[in-house]
Amino acid sequence: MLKAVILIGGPQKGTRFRPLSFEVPKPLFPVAGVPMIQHHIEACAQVPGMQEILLIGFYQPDEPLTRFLEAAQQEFNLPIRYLQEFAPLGTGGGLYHFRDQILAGGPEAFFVLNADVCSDFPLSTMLDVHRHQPHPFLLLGTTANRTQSLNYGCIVENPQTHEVLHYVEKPSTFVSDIINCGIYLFSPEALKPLRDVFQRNQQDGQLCLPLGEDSSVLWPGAGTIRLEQDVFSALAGQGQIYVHLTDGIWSQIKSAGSALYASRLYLSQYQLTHPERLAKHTPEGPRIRDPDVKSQSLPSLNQMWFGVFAPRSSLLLLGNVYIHPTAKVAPSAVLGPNVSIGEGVTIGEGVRLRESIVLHGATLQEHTCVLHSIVGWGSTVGRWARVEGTPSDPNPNDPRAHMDSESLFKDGKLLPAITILGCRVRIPAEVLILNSIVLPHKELSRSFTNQIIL
Ligand SMILES: Nc1nc2c(ncn2[C@@H]2O[C@H](COP(=O)(O)OP(=O)(O)O[C@H]3O[C@H](CO)[C@@H](O)[C@H](O)[C@@H]3O)[C@@H](O)[C@H]2O)c(=O)[nH]1
Repeated sequence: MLKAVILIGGPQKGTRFRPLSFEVPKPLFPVAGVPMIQHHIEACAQVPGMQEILLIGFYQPDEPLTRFLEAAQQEFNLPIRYLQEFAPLGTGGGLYHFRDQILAGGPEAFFVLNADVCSDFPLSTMLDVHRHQPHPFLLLGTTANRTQSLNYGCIVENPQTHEVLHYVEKPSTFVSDIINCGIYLFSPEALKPLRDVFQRNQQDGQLCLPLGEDSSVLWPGAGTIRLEQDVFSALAGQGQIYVHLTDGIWSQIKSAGSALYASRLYLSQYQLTHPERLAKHTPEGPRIRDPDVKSQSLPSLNQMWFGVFAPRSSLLLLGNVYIHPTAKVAPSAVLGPNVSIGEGVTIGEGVRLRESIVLHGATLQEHTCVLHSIVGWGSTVGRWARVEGTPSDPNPNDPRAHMDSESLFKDGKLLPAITILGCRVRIPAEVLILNSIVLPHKELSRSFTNQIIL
């Protein structure tokens, strides 16, 4: 019997995700048409013997989270519960605090997944590796280039045995090009070192108490455990931690730009895992062209952008596109590649939409052009307006490159990035919004370039 824990963090986390995290908790932000953590849950539910999935975090169990849990339980026919930490306990504190719930029923092992990663989650392979040679900790690792490796946990392995010999969390100088994916398989024994850290923290905290304070009271900081520094770094080289290397898809989801990139990865994976989620060609429905196939006659630039010069009776789709069944899309729109259209969205005639996410209830009026952008819930983009961002994808010439999720600013200036319209933003007709972030409920009256509109 197996379990899975998803670490979803809380409202103080995900600040790089603003303004999108104002509306829904970041783990529920839709990536490729479904909430970010639904991808995790789907992967866990497919592992034979999965008994229960626990979400651990410090969000208030508000309505969107509760509704999501109820729907997910029904869909996957598994108990999926939310366990709320009384305070942020770090990546390991919640695992120790809720150890009884995790170990209830005697699981053979449990997966631990960071919520803010996108992956093909090779969980069954990890389970095979674990069963072949059980150890307390099995980490999923991938490779990164030297510069980017500094943003992750870095792993030095024994290449023959795959034992983790050395682990440094976000080092300041190069340590290894193998990085921690934030996807683990732990055996029940893994909780013992967490207990040791907890007890050590408790003792250290008591030593710091002012004279006369009641030392039997639990020191509040004792509950915080950093899985990476307190456990992986401390236990590396002692035969307890192993790494399984993957070359499958993997990316962090820290910023809105990385959500767009993750959406592309998941949409391309849908071809294998969920073909039914991709909008398809039917005789009376959308026409699809693969943007990579040169021999096909692609539409002209004007057709691509405006779709008005060659009126069509069916929608033109380029590459992978997700369209929620309740969305209304005009037949002369041109969508894709990498487009996700949410529930109740309206897309007008002649709209051109690529590399973008359009969220629940938004409206793109006739002939708008939206590129490399996220259009927030209930926002409206007026006729002939152009909303455009700059892609911030990993370097395509470096197979080990990942997304840069660095700061939005450099030298006090907003770096060019995707354009984000917060919820219920109104963009008037015939304006240009370029490389900008528009906060929720703004009604713009003119064009903006490279600005955060507060
Ligand atoms: N329940 C809970 N979850 C938390 C807490 N703090 C963080 N998390 C969750 O734990 C995950 C890791 O969060 P961060 O602390 O922001 O770490 P990171 O910068 O993403 O780095 C981690 O992930 C990388 C891979 O994406 C790793 O490379 C790195 O080593 C580390 O594990 C996220 O899913 C986050 O929501 C907490 O106090 N409580």
